[in-house]
Amino acid sequence: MFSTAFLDIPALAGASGTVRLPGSKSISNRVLLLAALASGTTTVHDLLDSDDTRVMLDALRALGCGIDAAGSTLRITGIGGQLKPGGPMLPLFLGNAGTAMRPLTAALSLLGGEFELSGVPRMHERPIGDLVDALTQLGCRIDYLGNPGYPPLRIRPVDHGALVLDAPIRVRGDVSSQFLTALLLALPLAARKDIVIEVVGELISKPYIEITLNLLARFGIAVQREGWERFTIPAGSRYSSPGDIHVEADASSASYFIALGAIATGASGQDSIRIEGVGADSIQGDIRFIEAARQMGAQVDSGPNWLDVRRGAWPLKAIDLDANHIPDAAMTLAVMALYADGPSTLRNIASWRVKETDRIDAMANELRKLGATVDSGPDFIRVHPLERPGWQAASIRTYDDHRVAMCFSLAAFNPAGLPVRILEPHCVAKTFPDYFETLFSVAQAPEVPVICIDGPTASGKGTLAAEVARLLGYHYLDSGSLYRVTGLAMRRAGLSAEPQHEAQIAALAAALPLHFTEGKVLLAGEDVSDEIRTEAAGMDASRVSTLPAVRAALLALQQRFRQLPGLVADGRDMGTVIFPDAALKVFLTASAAQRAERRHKQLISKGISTTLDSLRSDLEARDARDSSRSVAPLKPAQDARHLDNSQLSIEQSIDQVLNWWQEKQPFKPA
Ligand SMILES: Nc1ncnc2c1ncn2[C@@H]1O[C@H](COP(=O)(O)OP(=O)(O)OP(=O)(O)O)[C@@H](O)[C@H]1O
Ligand SMILES: Nc1ccn([C@@H]2O[C@H](COP(=O)(O)O)[C@@H](O)[C@H]2O)c(=O)n1
Repeated sequence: MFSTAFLDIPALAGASGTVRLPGSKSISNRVLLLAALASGTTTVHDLLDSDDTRVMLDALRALGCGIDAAGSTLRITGIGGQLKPGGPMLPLFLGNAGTAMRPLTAALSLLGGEFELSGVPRMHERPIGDLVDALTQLGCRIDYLGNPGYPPLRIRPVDHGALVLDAPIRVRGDVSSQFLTALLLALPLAARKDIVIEVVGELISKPYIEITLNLLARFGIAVQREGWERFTIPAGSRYSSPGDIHVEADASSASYFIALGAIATGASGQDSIRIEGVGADSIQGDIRFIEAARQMGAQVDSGPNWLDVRRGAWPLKAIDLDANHIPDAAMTLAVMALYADGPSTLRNIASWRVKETDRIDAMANELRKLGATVDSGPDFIRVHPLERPGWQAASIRTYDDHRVAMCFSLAAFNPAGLPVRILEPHCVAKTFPDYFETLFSVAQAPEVPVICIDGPTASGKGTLAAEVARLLGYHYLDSGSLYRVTGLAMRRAGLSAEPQHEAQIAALAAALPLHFTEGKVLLAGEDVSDEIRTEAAGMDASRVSTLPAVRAALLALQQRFRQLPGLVADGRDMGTVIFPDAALKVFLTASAAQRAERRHKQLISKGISTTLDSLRSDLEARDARDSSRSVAPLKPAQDARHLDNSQLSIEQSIDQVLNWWQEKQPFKPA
């Protein structure tokens, strides 16, 4: 996951390949609650691992469920519909997870304990009054701890004998379908008699109710339905675990990759995006996004648990759609509309206004930043397409809303070749923590940005480059480590850095079984991180690096590090030879005295004893060899910015490089 303050997505030109998507949030949290209420153990496969499922799991653990996780499989032992009596009041924090807050409010009101449910500030602005009213009719005891109609809530125990089950429970269906879902999931706890729920107003997001009914049936509860107005939970209903249950991949998350297939062509101009884990026969309502995508021109094939999407009509065809049945996925259509042949209108989407943020306003604001003309009203949005000259580079605000972040990544396919900046990209953790990594695994960029930091020994290149990479969410290449490992491999093979061994050393370099993982350097699985950091290893590296065949052997390996979203590379010839087209080249220097002193401190702190004088003469010898060799000598690239950090702190050097980088970006401040 990208934990950076922002993520710059370079202009993307194509996409093709296979993605496997995380489990559905809606199914995951429903299954978790049902498994928790059932008796026995349920093994849940392919569960979504995200912020919203984590808060649900924390709550269920606090209620006394046994939870055992191994990879994407989780075993949950339920409480059999009953809490241990006499427990203390339980405070439960539910973040911004509506799929946890609403059903838990209903279930906990009937379970008999005392609870306080709260969430992030936005959760305290998301209405829950209609659900609380319905539960209160039944006799449940729920108090508002803040504003009436909104969390946080205090729930008190209730005697099941006192529940009013004779009259139908009336609940509004036109604000959020989660209220009805919450009642359907929880009321079997009280089904001494038939319990009837009547929906007041036109029920929105009906497909989510289908998921609820489908999963209740998997857990042994056969709800009777009369249209979308009346639901009966039969007397004597009891949750029974199905044993094993598989969570489909998230159909709402699939929408970004369906859109990707519709917008982008592959490198060969004809490849597709294959999505694994969900097919057109999914039980999730958002799978009907496929119909809308087809209407806009996408070619979608499907089979058991897979989809295959490729570009059909281009530009996409504008649509006018009642999107009430796909409220979450429809946000993706609003960005696809930028690539259409006329204005597209999404109607009947008032529920967008009470989601993670006011999504109608959020989408309209951010689409306008890209240059689009957008009209919006209480329950609709109309997006006009953008012509090539109209596109603007924009910093997209994400409003702590995962879907805003994900759908705006598609703007990186703009024909103007502009990058897109996504602010606070970590908000995708709500449902799809690795969204951007997954996108980058199939996307192609004409130009992946590179920042090169070259300079002499111990000038601080590695420290600076690693930190700049971390702050930008870029990959990092420590090219010196490749020469150091080659030097080590040479020693172990009994060779020396002489011309007569050049071909053999180059062959070793070309086939290094090298892995970089969690800051460690592994050679054929052995951790050699410390061994290659000694001054002797530095000298060996400096010697092998003079051999032209060795440098040639390592060229392609270094260039393969250039991957989305970008790379920071440090070494001696990053800007001159390996990445001559890099967008920013920095030549970092410091006085020999300063560098020797820094290296001395560095080695002493690692418990390696050495003297300042020997270090200084070693590094000067190394610099002399690196600068005077015939191939790729150490020297500033013609277009490099010079940074002497003798008098600068590490933070000042980082700020300087980030400022130079920002100067090159086309984004206006957010
Ligand atoms: N601006 C700075 N001020 C003070 N110390 C610094 C500065 N930059 C780096 N250092 C320190 O100098 C030491 C050497 O830095 P680093 O290992 O990053 O250098 P390098 O140029 O990558 O070295 P090498 O060429 O051997 O790979 C580290 O201990 C680091 O913390
Ligand atoms: N691009 C590079 C990087 C390094 N070298 C040589 O390797 C030696 C070790 O590098 P460190 O950055 O880890 O100190 C260095 O002295 C160079 O001789 C290189 O040639 N090109």
